Amino acid sequence: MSSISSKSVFNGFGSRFISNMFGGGLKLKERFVVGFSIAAVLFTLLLVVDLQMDFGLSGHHVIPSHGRVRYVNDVDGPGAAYNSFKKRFLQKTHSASNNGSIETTGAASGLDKVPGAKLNKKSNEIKKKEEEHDDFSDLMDYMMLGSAEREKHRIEVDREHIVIQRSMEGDLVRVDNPTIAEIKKIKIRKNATNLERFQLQISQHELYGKDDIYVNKLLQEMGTQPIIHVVQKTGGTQLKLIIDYPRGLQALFKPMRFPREQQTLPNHFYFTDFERHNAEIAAFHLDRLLGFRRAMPVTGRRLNMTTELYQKAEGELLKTFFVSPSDNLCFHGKCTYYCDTSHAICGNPDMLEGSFAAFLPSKDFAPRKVWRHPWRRSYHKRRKAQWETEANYCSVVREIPPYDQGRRLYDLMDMSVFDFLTGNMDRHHYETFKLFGNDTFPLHLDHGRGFGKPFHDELSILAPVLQCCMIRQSTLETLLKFHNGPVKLSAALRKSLERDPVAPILWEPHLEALDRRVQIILKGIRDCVQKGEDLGSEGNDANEDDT
Ligand SMILES: Nc1ncnc2c1ncn2[C@@H]1O[C@H](COP(=O)(O)OP(=O)(O)OP(=O)(O)O)[C@@H](O)[C@H]1O
Ligand SMILES: [Mn+2]
Repeated sequence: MSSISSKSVFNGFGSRFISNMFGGGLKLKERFVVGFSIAAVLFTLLLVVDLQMDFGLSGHHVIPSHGRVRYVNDVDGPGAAYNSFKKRFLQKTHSASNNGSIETTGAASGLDKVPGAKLNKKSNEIKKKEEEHDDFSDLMDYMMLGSAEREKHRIEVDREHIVIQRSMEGDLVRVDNPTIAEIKKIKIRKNATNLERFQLQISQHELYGKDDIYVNKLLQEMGTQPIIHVVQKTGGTQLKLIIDYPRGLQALFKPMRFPREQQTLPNHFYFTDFERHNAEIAAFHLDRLLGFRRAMPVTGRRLNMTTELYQKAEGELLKTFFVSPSDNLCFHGKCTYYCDTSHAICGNPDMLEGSFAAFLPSKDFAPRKVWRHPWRRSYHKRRKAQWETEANYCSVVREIPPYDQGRRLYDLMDMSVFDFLTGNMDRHHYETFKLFGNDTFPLHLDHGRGFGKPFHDELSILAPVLQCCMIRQSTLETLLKFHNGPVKLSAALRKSLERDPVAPILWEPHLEALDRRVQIILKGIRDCVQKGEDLGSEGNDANEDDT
């Protein structure tokens, strides 16, 4: 508000001043020059005022608005490595911007692709080579240590908490892992559908088991079964449809809006970014590959706009269908963002692609609890969240239930790893099933805003991991496995996605980004374990190349 009023004061002042000048009998050319100079001065003034409005005031410090400038508090708390890692990392990669993120401009790993960075090219090449040889054997050695040795190391580096956790919370080795069916004492009917069976076998510690047999069946059914009814899902910011198939099978549909190569618009915040149906598909596959198994199965499918949507819709949704100037059938539905004629979803010419996520058990049957994510972003374009300004934020979170015990804080670390890999900055809330209590996994839902910026690694998504300096040993092992090969994460995901009906799912740079980001996470963990002393690349004989 105040920026608007100060602008109008300046404008009023300026116009009066200009009209006085013009009344003074100057020649046309002089008038022009004077007018132009005044305009330039005013413009500069406005910029200064606007810039000041961009900074909020907190205590005696000026807080930068959107991480464009340095953090106020860029010293880490005793157990954290976030700020130090960010600084060290940005120093190393010459291609960095100064906002806690890493920008790459090429389609390859990007380190040597900065325009005009010829001088750096050679050193970058050397660095790149070094990095290729870094197998993180220091981390693997660390994991060989017994509890007593780990404890000794922890005291040596003066960490309050253990970084790599392999106890119950860490490794997910569960004796007791009841399913929904067991807790609710439901016997599965002989003629139960695959979705019912899937929903009933959801257990306290995972959505589906390692040896699950229903996921692929569900993917296949959602991709091929006839669609009998379509309604819009209410709530949420963007358009989603509930798809009904025969025998109670249901899916949550998100339509394709853009071609695979389209990147997040540079001036869009994470909270105004469009959702991408292919990100939902890819995120499910990635979650499964990483062994989390906390995301519902998602498949791609092409629909016939007329026979599979228009003819199956009714009511409010039906009213939003129209024929575009190029004779395609379109609709826009009703929602808070992007549900109007200019953001309509159109057939091409009559086919529409989308993602289909298997439906969660109904809320009546298996109620869910919605949690605010402790590291949620400020959904305000000029405000910062607490975790961005407080060096000791993690020690605050560690005290608060349910993060003070059990698996939950480790789950948030996994989520941070998962979101950093996909580039998803939109994790404001998460959900758990109430009937499992607090010691249960958080669902990985809503990944439509992942995979938007393949040439940019957003370090702030890793803040939970780097501020807490903690990770499950099993997660670390998985990352190391993909890093050291023989099958890189990009290759594993590429292969997994090939089976989807609308493959290829991801633009190649998104896949390449995954391998780059795995390495960044590993470096962050190394910083946590070694407290910034970087023994890994120099003091360690990490040169046996087994990739
Ligand atoms: N597979 C699913 N089955 C049933 N319900 C789901 C499923 N996935 C998500 N939901 C529910 O739908 C809600 C909205 O989904 P989602 O978050 O993907 O949409 P959104 O438009 O991005 O919402 P928001 O804008 O609030 O983030 C979720 O909070 C969740 O409760
Ligand atoms: Mn969302």
